[in-house]
Amino acid sequence: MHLIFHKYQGTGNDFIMIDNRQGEFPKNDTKLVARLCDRKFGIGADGLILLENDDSTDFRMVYYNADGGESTMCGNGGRCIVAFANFLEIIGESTSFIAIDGMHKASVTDGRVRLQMTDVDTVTVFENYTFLNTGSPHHVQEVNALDNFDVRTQGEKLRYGKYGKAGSNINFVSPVSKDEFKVRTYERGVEDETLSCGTGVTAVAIAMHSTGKTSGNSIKLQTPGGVLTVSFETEDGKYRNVHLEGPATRVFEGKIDI
Ligand SMILES: N[C@@H](CCC[C@H](N)C(=O)O)C(=O)O
Repeated sequence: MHLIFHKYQGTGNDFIMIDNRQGEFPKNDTKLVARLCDRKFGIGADGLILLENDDSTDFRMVYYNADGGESTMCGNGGRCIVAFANFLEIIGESTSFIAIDGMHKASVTDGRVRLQMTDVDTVTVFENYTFLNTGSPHHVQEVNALDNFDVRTQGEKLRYGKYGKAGSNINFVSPVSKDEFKVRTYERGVEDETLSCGTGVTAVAIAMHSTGKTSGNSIKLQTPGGVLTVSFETEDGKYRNVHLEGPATRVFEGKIDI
């Protein structure tokens, strides 16, 4: 038996994309998802995404981390599935779709996708880090010399040490200028640094605003895989109309024996 897949990447956060409108993918087979995402024994990816039918929106997004477990929202994956739906001609330039954290609106033009993220009501500020949920949980911590920082070791320590079994994604950040920050992320479920994390940079932009490190409401985030922009409006300390914008690229398609 074989499986047809498409490979997408958004600022280097890469995904196996499967058109599951016929419902044929074995959704509970976590070992299969992990094998498909394995970079030596499978296709290789940070996550796997199913595009499914939905009654009230254009499609449904189902997201799995590279470890095979279904997880919470993926911002770069959300941008990539919009590009995929456009490629499949399910949508034109604008769409609304459903994901685990609710309905998302998005638009796609010239290979760039602008995705509306969930509203953020709560930002918890601690002495040297901030915690918030942008569809997925994120720890945001400023560090010096980010380029030489050991993201994997320090990220793993915090992910397991501070957040228990459920875990969290861990973002390390350094300012570049007033409205621009460098970010490196340790991703839960990949259990390593990825080249970019969409819900992560969204969390960083909001955390930097919330702690007064920026007063802008359109923030540029440099990740090892490319630049993303996060914009938002504020209302009594709550974040509304949060948008994540950047490139989403189809890399190749293929067929794999399963
Ligand atoms: N790559 C993602 C985040 C995916 C979910 C994360 N690994 C988790 O389990 O919380 C993104 O672009 O947001």
